[in-house]
Amino acid sequence: MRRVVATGTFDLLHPGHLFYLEESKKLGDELWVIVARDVNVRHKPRPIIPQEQRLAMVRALKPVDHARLGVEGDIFDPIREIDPDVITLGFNQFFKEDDLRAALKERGLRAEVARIGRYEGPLASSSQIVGRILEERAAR
Ligand SMILES: Cc1cc2nc3c(=O)[nH]c(=O)nc-3n(C[C@H](O)[C@H](O)[C@H](O)COP(=O)(O)O)c2cc1C
Ligand SMILES: Nc1ncnc2c1ncn2[C@@H]1O[C@H](COP(=O)(O)OP(=O)(O)OP(=O)(O)O)[C@@H](O)[C@H]1O
Repeated sequence: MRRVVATGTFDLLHPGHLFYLEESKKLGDELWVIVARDVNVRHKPRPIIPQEQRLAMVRALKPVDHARLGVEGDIFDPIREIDPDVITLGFNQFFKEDDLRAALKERGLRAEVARIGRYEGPLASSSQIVGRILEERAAR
């Protein structure tokens, strides 16, 4: 059984998220998703949707076998527990593949790292959706 781990914030779901999760699932038999905790989203504005609600929506998606919230502290703790064969990074995730590979190796974790490509489509970005809502509603 080849386990794949995908990660992300998933604030306001869109087809880009579905593409990322479907492509991740293709790399193994079982897809686990680690959803970022609200307090850990510091690289962009705090999520609009609370973490439990983001988790519930991700869990309901077809390619997802297991979904859980990440931890607040050491992000490698859930990886130790799940022990995946592959960790996928989305096209715009700030982690660099080589840095993540080195961090895994340092901790004796065996997962490979794969980067998933971009889904091109209108409004396939949470921040674009928020921007569009603000524009449309402000224009009324
Ligand atoms: C291997 C790995 C493990 C992660 N584990 C956690 C975690 O335990 N808790 C958490 O809040 N975020 C965790 N994250 C980070 C987020 O899920 C997400 O990748 C990060 O916030 C970037 O989010 P974005 O691509 O949605 O902007 C992890 C990321 C990676 C790559
Ligand atoms: N258009 C897309 N194509 C492929 N993967 C995507 C796309 N949009 C998001 N993803 C991936 O889905 C995962 C979760 O993404 P995230 O929650 O950061 O959404 P986002 O739409 O990229 O957010 P933001 O627009 O605020 O940066 C990440 O791995 C990200 O790379």
